[in-house]
Amino acid sequence: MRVSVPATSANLGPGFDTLGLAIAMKNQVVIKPSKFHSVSLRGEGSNNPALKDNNMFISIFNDFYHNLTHKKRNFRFEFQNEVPLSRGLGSSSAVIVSAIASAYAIEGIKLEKQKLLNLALAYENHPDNITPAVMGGFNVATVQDNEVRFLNKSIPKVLKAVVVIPNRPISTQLSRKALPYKYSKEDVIYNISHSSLLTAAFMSENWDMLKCASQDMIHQKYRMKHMPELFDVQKTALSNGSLMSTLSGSGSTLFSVAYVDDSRKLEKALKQKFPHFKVFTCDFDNVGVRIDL
Ligand SMILES: Nc1ncnc2c1ncn2[C@@H]1O[C@H](COP(=O)(O)OP(=O)(O)O)[C@@H](O)[C@H]1O
Ligand SMILES: N[C@@H](CCOP(=O)(O)O)C(=O)O
Repeated sequence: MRVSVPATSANLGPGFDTLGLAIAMKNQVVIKPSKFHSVSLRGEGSNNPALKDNNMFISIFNDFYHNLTHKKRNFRFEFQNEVPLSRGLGSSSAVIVSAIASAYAIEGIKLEKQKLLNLALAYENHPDNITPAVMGGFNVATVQDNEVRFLNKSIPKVLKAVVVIPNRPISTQLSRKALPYKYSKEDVIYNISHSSLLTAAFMSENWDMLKCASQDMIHQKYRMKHMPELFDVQKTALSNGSLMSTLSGSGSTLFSVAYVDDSRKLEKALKQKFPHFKVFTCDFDNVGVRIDL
């Protein structure tokens, strides 16, 4: 059985803990029944011994598998990861979503996407990464009565994602601690209005509104000051054809959206100016988590 799940970019500027979309970079795992437990790891994280010995995917998978079947069985897990760890591209939600989906699928137990979202919430209590990881596309999501409520829209092929991935990770947990405890009424109103406008822009495919609508007052500046080069990345992107350029999740990646025709020029400008960072262009993902039995 093969399960794949896309990377995600959360917040999209003003939509803190609310907006997110899926990018066509994926983590994939092949799981086979086996006499002994074994793990192989390729791609992102493969040089991290902790991911072999104490792997979050395997512990979530085992918990669900045991609760569902009351059986103890050994498996071989073959991971092929494209999502870098702690770079704001939703590596932890990719793991949570794919581990839960795998535990159900390997026993042939049907799991609706809505239930998968609600189960994932126990591990990541903001829905802006788990929703696009499950559904693909652009998503606006909230949590009410312990359930994820969301609306979702495919992102058309005329747009590309251009990402700048710094060589330094930022842990989501620590990055959340860097935020103020209280905000002024002006900042809150600013973010509500921009986040609403950004949602309307994605839903109505009004791409020229993205630059204005993606402005934020409540998290980016506090987080980016710990890696000040990110302000320069953002400025460079916006002056080289980017339609919007925002801190991806809690960072450290800077995420931009561009028309296909502008994306090459944008990627080139970013590569030239930030040669020590990884820069690349990719499609959006409109499918979300995928299971091939
Ligand atoms: N491929 C993976 N396999 C196992 N655990 C992973 C993997 N990717 C991420 N993790 C776990 O998630 C943590 C990173 O979570 P977080 O700081 O929220 O980063 P991100 O912004 O990428 O979601 C890692 O320290 C690790 O525990
Ligand atoms: N809304 C969250 C999103 C965290 O995303 P991640 O990809 O950095 O885990 C936040 O901004 O903290």
